[in-house]
Amino acid sequence: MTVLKIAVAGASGRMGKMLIEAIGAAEDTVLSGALDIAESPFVGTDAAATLGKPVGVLIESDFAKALAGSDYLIDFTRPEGSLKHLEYCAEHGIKMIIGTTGFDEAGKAAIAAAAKKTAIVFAPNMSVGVNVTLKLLEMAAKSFSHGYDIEIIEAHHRHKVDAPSGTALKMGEVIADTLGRDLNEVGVFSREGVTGERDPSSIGFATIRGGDIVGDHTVLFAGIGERVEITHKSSSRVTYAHGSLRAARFLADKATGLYDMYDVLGLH
Ligand SMILES: NC(=O)C1=CN([C@@H]2O[C@H](COP(=O)(O)OP(=O)(O)OC[C@H]3O[C@@H](n4cnc5c(N)ncnc54)[C@H](OP(=O)(O)O)[C@@H]3O)[C@@H](O)[C@H]2O)C=CC1
Ligand SMILES: O=C(O)C1=N[C@H](C(=O)O)C[C@H](O)C1
Repeated sequence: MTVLKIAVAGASGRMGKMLIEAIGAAEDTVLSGALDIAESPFVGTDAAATLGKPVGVLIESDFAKALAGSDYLIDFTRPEGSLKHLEYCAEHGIKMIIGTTGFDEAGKAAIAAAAKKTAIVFAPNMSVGVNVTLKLLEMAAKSFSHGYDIEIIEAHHRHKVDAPSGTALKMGEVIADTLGRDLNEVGVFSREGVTGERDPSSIGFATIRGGDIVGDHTVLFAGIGERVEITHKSSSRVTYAHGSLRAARFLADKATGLYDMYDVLGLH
């Protein structure tokens, strides 16, 4: 059995800790490095100390130290951090699984360019359930293309810094693409005051932030006399971690290229 040597960026973050636990629990993966920003109080500590089972891998802020001996970097941090990691990984042939959300167009273009030098899975949601939900939305959008208003509602924990969520935006893109619309033109991201009547071609977004909500997404197709809601709810971040490990296994025989979770899960 080949054992995948995986480093984790944002090692002390919510997803970082979950990933370190999942890597330790899987038979075919080993934690080979842990990275965090220099300001982090966890730099220099064991990557799994907060899980109560030290693994002998220290959290480093120096890329070369953190990534020496790693074939993969799983990155759930912030766009500015992921882009720095990306540059290093592309240069050193380290494959990346990028779960960070909130990239602008330039950031997404940088990821696509780096994928010419190394293999990358980039997706706003690594869970099987959300990616199957995206397929359901393609089907639903075809059937509700006329006479149904489309609204996307997402809820996350109080610490989330970007809105709408990457998953909600992806849902909007999938629906807009299916309907031949451009999300940049039809997306409505806030409403306040006298808004006028709803444009029937619009796709609306609503954001809720509170407590410890892991991640809920609902797409509402509201017609006359009926409405349909397609909902996905995450009850644990473990689903994102397991999806990330599936992504690493998928990249094992790829040298370059940009992939998403549809590729990993065979959903295209
Ligand atoms: N694709 C998916 O399936 C999922 C994606 N996400 C996305 O992953 C990202 C992280 O989420 P979460 O783990 O909850 O966030 P956290 O804030 O808990 O963790 C982020 C980690 O990244 C570190 N960090 C912050 N800024 C930088 C930087 N500039 N460079 C490098 N590292 C940095 C943080 O360090 P410090 O704490 O010291 O600031 C922390 O260790 C978000 O974009 C979120 O939307 C989340 C879940 C699932
Ligand atoms: O920040 C989070 O927590 C999550 N972020 C991702 C997103 O923005 O879609 C995925 C998931 O919803 C959890």
